[in-house]
Amino acid sequence: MTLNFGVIGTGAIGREHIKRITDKLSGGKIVAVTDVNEEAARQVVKQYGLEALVYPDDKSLVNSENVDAVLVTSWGPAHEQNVLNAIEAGKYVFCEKPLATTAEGCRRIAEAEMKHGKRLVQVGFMRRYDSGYVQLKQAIDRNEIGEPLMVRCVHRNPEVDEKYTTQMAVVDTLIHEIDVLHWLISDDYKSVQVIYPKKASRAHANLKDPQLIIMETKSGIVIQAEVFVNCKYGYDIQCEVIGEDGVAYLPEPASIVTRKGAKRSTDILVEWKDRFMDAYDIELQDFIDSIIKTGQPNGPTSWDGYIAAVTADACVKAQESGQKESVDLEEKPVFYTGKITVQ
Ligand SMILES: NC(=O)c1ccc[n+]([C@@H]2O[C@H](COP(=O)([O-])OP(=O)(O)OC[C@H]3O[C@@H](n4cnc5c(N)ncnc54)[C@H](O)[C@@H]3O)[C@@H](O)[C@H]2O)c1
Ligand SMILES: O[C@H]1[C@H](O)[C@@H](O)[C@H](O)[C@@H](O)[C@H]1O
Repeated sequence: MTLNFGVIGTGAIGREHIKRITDKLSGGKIVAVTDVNEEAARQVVKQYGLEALVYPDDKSLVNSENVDAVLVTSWGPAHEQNVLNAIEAGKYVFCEKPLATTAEGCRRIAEAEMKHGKRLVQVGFMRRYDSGYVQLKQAIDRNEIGEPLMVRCVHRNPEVDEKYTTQMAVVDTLIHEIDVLHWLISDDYKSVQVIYPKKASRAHANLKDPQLIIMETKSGIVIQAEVFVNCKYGYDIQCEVIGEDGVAYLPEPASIVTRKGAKRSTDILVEWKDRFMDAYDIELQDFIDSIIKTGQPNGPTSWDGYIAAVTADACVKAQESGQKESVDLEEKPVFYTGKITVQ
C-alpha cells in the first residue's frame, strides 16, 4: 500500500519533507499540494517533478479522495484549523510543531481526535527519533548515571529575522526542548521561570536574546535551558543530564577532526535541517509504516502537543512576569496512554 500525502504549506520544511518522501523514504507519495502562495506550490510541483495536483485551499485538499494523509507545514497559527479539517475528513495528519499556538487549540484537536475514536495525528517532534537523544534516554532508563538530578541544555541558532519575537524563543525554539526533555527523563513539569541575561548586541531592537529558562519537574529535577538565536557561529544543540552517579551527554554530530596551524578543530553545523536530517527521515518513515501496518500513527501524539503548549504558555507568562509560574496540566486521557507496536 502507498500512503498518498496532501501537503499544506510548501515553504522551507514543507519542501524538505516533500523531497524526503519522494526521494528517500518508502511507502509515501505526494499527490496534492496547496499554499496561500499558489505560485509557490506550482513551483514546487515543477521543481521536484511531482505527479501532484495543486489545490486552491486546505479544505479542498483535505477533502480530496486521493489524499490519505495530510502533511501540515504551514505557519504555526494555521495549524489548528488545518488539523481540525483533516480530522473532520477522517484523514491522518502529520503536523509540524506547534500543533496549535495555544493550549486550548491543542485541547480542541485532542477532543476532535478522541471523538473520531482512533488516533490520526502525529506531531513533528523529531528529536525523539534522533539517535543521540535515543541513546541518552536508554542510558537514563538503564540507570547508568543513577537518578537524574539536573539537566543543562543549549539551543543556539546562528541568526533570526526581524519577524522573530521574544515569545518565539519559547513557542518556536524552546518547544523542542520542552517536548524532548520530559520524554527523556520520564517526568512532568511543575514550574518554569525565565531569566534575561545581558542582551546580545546583534539581537534586533524588540528581541530579548539570549534567554535562560529554568524548568522544575514534579520529582524535583531542575532543567536549565539556554536559548540564544543570534549566536552567529552555528546551529548548536547540547544536552547534559547530571545523575546521582554520573553525567551523560548528547553526542555531537559526527565530524572529521583536523590538525592544522597549531589547532585541532571540528566543524559545527549551521542549518537546522542538517542537524536533525536523520531524525526527520525516521519520524516520517515511522508515520508511514505505522499507518500502513497498524492503521494508526505511532509517534508524538496530540496530547504531547498539548503538554508542550501548556508548558510554553507558562514560559510566556514567566517571560512577562519575571516570576516562577506553575505548569497546570490536565490528566492524560486513557485514549493517549497506549503505545502502538509496529512489527
Ligand atoms: N521540526 C523542526 O525542526 C522545524 C523546522 C522548521 C520549521 N518547523 C515548523 O514548520 C512550520 C513551517 O515552517 P517553515 O520554516 O517551513 O516556514 P515557511 O514560512 O518557510 O513556510 C510556510 C509556508 O506555509 C504557507 N502557508 C502559511 N499559512 C498557510 C495556510 N493557511 N494554507 C496554506 N499555506 C500556508 C506559506 O505561504 C509558506 O509557503 C512552522 O510551524 C515551523 O515552526 C519545524
Ligand atoms: O522553526 C525553527 C526550527 O524548529 C528549529 O529547529 C529551531 O532551532 C528554530 O529556532 C526554529 O525557529
